Amino acid sequence: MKIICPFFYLNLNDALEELKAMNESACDLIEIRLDRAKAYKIEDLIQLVAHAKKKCILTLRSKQDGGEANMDHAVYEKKIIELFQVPDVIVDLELLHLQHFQDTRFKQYLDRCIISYHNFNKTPDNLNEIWKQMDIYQPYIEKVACMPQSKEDVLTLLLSCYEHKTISKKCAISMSDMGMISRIIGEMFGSEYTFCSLTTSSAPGQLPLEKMVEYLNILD
Ligand SMILES: O=C1C[C@@](O)(C(=O)O)C[C@@H](O)[C@@H]1O
Repeated sequence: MKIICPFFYLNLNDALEELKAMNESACDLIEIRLDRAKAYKIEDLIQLVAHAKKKCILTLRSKQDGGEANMDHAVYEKKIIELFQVPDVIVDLELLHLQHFQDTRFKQYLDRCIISYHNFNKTPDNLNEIWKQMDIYQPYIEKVACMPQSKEDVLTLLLSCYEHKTISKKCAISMSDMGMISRIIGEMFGSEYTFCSLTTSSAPGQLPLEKMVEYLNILD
């Protein structure tokens, strides 16, 4: 299972420091969360990513999906299209917004997109439908992260990933302490990526990187 560590971009200088720690760590990919930044410039992101020794993911997580960026569909779309100017990165695209996109330009970049669905309140009943909605786009990665309200919800989420056949790679996360196990054993259910924290946690239930490495080594 590939390990992704997130950090929040606030300004270029701090981000370069964060990136240094990520470069030296055991993570496989780096997620740069842009939604906490007051502003960012595409030129700065290009410069930042040029210093990365690992693949970077750019994520502008909206309030509706549990992040901090407050914007309507049109503004989100404009900002996401801009992010594709940064070479070689993977861009996280929220299904909720994607379904309202007017511009079709993103289609040429689907092989470097994660399409994501988040639910910070519950694990919905229609997980199969959600995975299928992502299939329409055939992105590089399909990701579903939900909050469990019971242990059954954790299993439901993992099983939905296991049963969902797609050519995209998959990432399934059950959040919070209750769902933490999904981050460790996800691969047995077809989830190829897991998020954990090096310097910052970006969601409930993320394990510290060194613990994750330890657990994954045991399962190996
Ligand atoms: O989508 C995800 C998954 C995540 O929410 C998690 O549960 O680890 C963490 C976010 O940073 C990332 O964008």
